Amino acid sequence: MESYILQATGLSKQFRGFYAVKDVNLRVRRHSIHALIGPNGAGKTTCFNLLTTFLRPTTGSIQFNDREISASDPATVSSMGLVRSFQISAVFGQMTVLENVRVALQQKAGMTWAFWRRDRALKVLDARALELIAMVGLTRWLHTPAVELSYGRKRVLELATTIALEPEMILLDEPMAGLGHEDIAPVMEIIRSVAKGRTILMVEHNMKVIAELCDRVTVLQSGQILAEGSYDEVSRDPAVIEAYVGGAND
Ligand SMILES: Nc1ncnc2c1ncn2[C@@H]1O[C@H](COP(=O)(O)OP(=O)(O)OP(=O)(O)O)[C@@H](O)[C@H]1O
Repeated sequence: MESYILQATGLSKQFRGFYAVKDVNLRVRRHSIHALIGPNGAGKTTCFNLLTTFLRPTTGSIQFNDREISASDPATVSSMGLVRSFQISAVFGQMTVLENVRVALQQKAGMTWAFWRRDRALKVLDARALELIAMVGLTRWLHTPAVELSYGRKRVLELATTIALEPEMILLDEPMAGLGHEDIAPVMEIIRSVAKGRTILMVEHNMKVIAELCDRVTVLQSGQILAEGSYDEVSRDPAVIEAYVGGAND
């Protein structure tokens, strides 16, 4: 098995003559937690959109499990096991926590709603749903409509619906954004348990979270890779410090 699950080579994206991402070579090791960081406007979101094929690259290739995906549509990529969380809300407000996870499991199984409404089918599904809900710590809110959950709990519910799709690799877009201070440590624990046997690539601004969670960090600046290494290595790199200080960022 190839040790890199995702490899982008010579990846560029041009918007009307301007390079948002330029000649990026990114390799993500299987079963690692990898962070993509950089000051505002560095190209992180564009990079994410390219990797999940929400955007087509101007040039370059993207291989997921050794298969070229840059010309595939996002639904195909997701069915191949590369799934993105936290960008498009996958949570239905009027449905309860349990119902939301059930629907995600049903989507994965590709079964019709009529099938799943049969009691026996639902019971099988519920066992897995309860497991996933426990994993993200939402068992107490099983029958609570998602709309009534706190922001932090909505986000972990979204994570549960993402894991229901059994992805091999998850792209997390700023998992800590908007969370209260008290939610950070529990969400970090959840990400750590979700990462077991999976690969995670995340864009995140909270450096403490990156330092604690991530095995490897890639720093982008002006659409290009400025540095890559462990958190300790990149955080000591003068070019990285200059990029952040120069941009008066964080
Ligand atoms: N659709 C677009 N059309 C034109 N320019 C774009 C488009 N999307 C992004 N850009 C530009 O590309 C650059 C990189 O943007 P991007 O959103 O990828 O950066 P980022 O690192 O995610 O920034 P932030 O941390 O602020 O979210 C920015 O200068 C942005 O203005």
